[in-house]
Amino acid sequence: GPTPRAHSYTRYNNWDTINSWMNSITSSNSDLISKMFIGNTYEGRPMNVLKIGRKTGSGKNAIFMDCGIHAREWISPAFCQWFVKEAVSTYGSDPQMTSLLDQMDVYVLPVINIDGYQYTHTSNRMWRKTRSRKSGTSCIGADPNRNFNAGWCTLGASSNPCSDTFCGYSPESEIEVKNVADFIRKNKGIIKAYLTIHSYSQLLLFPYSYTYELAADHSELMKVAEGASSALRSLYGTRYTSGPGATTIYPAAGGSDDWAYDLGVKYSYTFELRDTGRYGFLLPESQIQPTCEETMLAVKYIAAYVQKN
Ligand SMILES: O=C(O)[C@H](Cc1ccccc1)CC(O)(O)C[N+](=O)[O-]
Ligand SMILES: [Zn+2]
Repeated sequence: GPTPRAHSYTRYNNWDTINSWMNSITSSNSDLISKMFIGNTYEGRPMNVLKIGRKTGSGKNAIFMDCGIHAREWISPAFCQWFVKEAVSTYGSDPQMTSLLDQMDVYVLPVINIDGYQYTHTSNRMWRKTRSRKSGTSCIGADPNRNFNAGWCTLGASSNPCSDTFCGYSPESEIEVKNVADFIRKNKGIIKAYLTIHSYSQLLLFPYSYTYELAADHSELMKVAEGASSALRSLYGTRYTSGPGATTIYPAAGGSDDWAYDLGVKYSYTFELRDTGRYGFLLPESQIQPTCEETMLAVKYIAAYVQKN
């Protein structure tokens, strides 16, 4: 059969390539990376979290970052792969990355919605949801970013299984969402920050999206978001807008960031990467490197702040 496609950090890799990359980068960096299985997707693909950090044996605090919750947002998994590469290749030479990985762990889930992501590679490039099936409807999937137990299905979501923002039949009805929520619940004592990577619009969002009420930590979350956005902008001048989801993009319940925040993970952010609509979800591969380089600056800014506070 065809040889699996070679992995590239500046191309959009399909799932088989990402999965084999996860195995190879873990085995070739066993001092810094370990792989943690958190469950299978609806169609039976393995969800693995990469735990990145110096192995000290003692419990370290952690940052959790996920990518690829929405299938068509291809720049998102590309960034998670870029982050892992940057972490292992600059540990020992970049003082901030070295300090971060000595003191904390970063849990990276490169693709949450693997079934949907693969479907965008094989069938429908604009697919968003999971690929779960339910009797009683021929429509497939639910919006995983409406399926978390945070104001579930109260606003900015649909209870119609055929809608792209279908909230699911109950909170965490999507196995991919349940697997992530279970992992974060199990580790909530050490997880100090939750970053979820989407595209597009160039936004740095934080709770809440399920209500117009300001979060208790609004001013601190805003301060950190603005610092991260200006760090990002320093590289190529890319402009991001920071703010609570409800007023900065639109009100929407069931989002992963709101759920993590209400669980007690204070530094909870949703990144909406490039661009602002010229290419949208179809961001050209030529923009993968600059997008990932500028986003690294924002993520490192937040990580450094979390490390100190
Ligand atoms: O609708 C979404 O889930 C995000 C916005 C968002 C972000 C956090 C919590 C609730 C909603 C926007 C996007 O990433 O899906 C881009 N889009 O509108 O397709
Ligand atoms: Zn999204």
